[in-house]
Amino acid sequence: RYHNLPPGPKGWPLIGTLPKSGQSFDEFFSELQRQYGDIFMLRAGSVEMLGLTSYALMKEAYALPTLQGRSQSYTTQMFTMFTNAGLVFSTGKTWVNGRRFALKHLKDLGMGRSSMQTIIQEEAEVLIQDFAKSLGKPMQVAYNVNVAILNVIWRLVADERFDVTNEEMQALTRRIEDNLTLILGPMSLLDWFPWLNYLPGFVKDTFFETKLGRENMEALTTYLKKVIAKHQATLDKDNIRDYIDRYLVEMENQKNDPDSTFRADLIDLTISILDLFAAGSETTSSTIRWFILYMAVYPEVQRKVQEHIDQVVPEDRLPTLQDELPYLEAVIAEVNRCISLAPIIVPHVATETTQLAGYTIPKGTMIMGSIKASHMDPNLFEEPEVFRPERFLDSEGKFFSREGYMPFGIGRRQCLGESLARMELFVVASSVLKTFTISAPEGVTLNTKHEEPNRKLAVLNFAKPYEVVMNKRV
Ligand code: HEM
Repeated sequence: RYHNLPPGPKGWPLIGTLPKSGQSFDEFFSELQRQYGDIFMLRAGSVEMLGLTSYALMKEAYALPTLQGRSQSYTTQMFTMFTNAGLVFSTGKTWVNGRRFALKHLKDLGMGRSSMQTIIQEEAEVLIQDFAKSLGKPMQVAYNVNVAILNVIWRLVADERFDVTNEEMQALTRRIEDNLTLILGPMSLLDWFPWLNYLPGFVKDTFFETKLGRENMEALTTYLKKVIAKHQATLDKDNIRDYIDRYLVEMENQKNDPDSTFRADLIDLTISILDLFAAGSETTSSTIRWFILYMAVYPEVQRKVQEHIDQVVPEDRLPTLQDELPYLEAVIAEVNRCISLAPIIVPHVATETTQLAGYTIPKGTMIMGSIKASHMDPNLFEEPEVFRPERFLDSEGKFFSREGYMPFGIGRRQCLGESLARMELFVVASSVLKTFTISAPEGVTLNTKHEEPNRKLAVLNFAKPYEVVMNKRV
């Protein structure tokens, strides 16, 4: 129906063009980029998909108001319990209102502000004490990191924190990781071939792992509903404690508005706080795990960060955001670039037919921008395969963010928690390196590449499991 579509493979009848088995979307996209350039269109099953692999094109595309929808596909909507609610996977008015509310109230509660520092420092200290229990011994940097990071956002959202060894919380964060892995497995066939959704439930449960996904969602939402019920029972409008309280008050204020997206059945609140729980913990925790691995693999970089910390931070306290540590900032940015934690931006959808770079993008097209392609673009990052933090420093040694650096996405749906994540990464990374020297266990050579033969693909580039030794610095 359209004449001016971007170039791309014709694909097989019915099947279209799909990634090869075991191939991640960013690998698939770099293959297509080599054939068709930085903008291409393909059909995966019955889904029309636009691939973008250059920073300039992503900058243009993600600024357009008509490219901000989210998919109604099985895997996307599973995360909303098929309600289009919440922050990450919602579309239209629900997303606009939810995002505005979340940005305003998380900021009022301290996100991105210096008051947040105390909370992050407290959690960093607890984590350090936990690491110290395994001093000098090989240890896996495990789900204690997830709980410490979860605590930061959870104190804003629900005014509570957990012990880093809390097994219930560790298990819940693992369920999120599981679902982010499940959706690139057989379950993704339900997205590409929507007619499969009409199969009986037990068939889907068996062949497409929908049961596991549902059980994970049920466990997470059951926990969150209990938290919300506790808030409802103790709500005091003169003493508002957290994000949940603020949402309940807003819901009450809008109760007579038939267009309100603050739904009385509490599903929007449940999914919104699940989104903050998941997006606010899994991402930053994984990045910290990667950071620790990189420091073990690049001891000379680690030493240089520690020298800077020693010059700037007094011996008797942990680093704060006020301490100027540009080399550390450069190391964190370079880790973010090399890992591309979210290799592909969470898929957007064209809500209207849109013109982009001289091409027509039909309504309903899924928009898939590759953060990894930008981070690995040799025109933007010389020798992109090389881990070189100095590329983020100017001639005076000051940190600067380079064109093409986009770990948090770009445009209107850019990560809502970026300011919080950056604070967390700085405080936790600097506190860990001030306290410990990290190394590979004796006789082990660590590397930063994924080499497990049966590696499962996930939407986020999780760090592979590894062991390091932490020794107290004297
Ligand atoms: C290193 C840490 C993090 C990384 C790399 C990261 C990355 C991203 C990316 C790539 C997106 C998709 C943007 C898009 O769809 O256009 C996103 C969205 C989002 N992030 Fe993060 N994120 C991180 C931490 C956080 C934290 C700490 C929070 C908690 C407040 C958070 C909350 C969100 C939310 C709610 C969205 C959905 C925004 C929307 O759809 O409007 N993220 N993030």
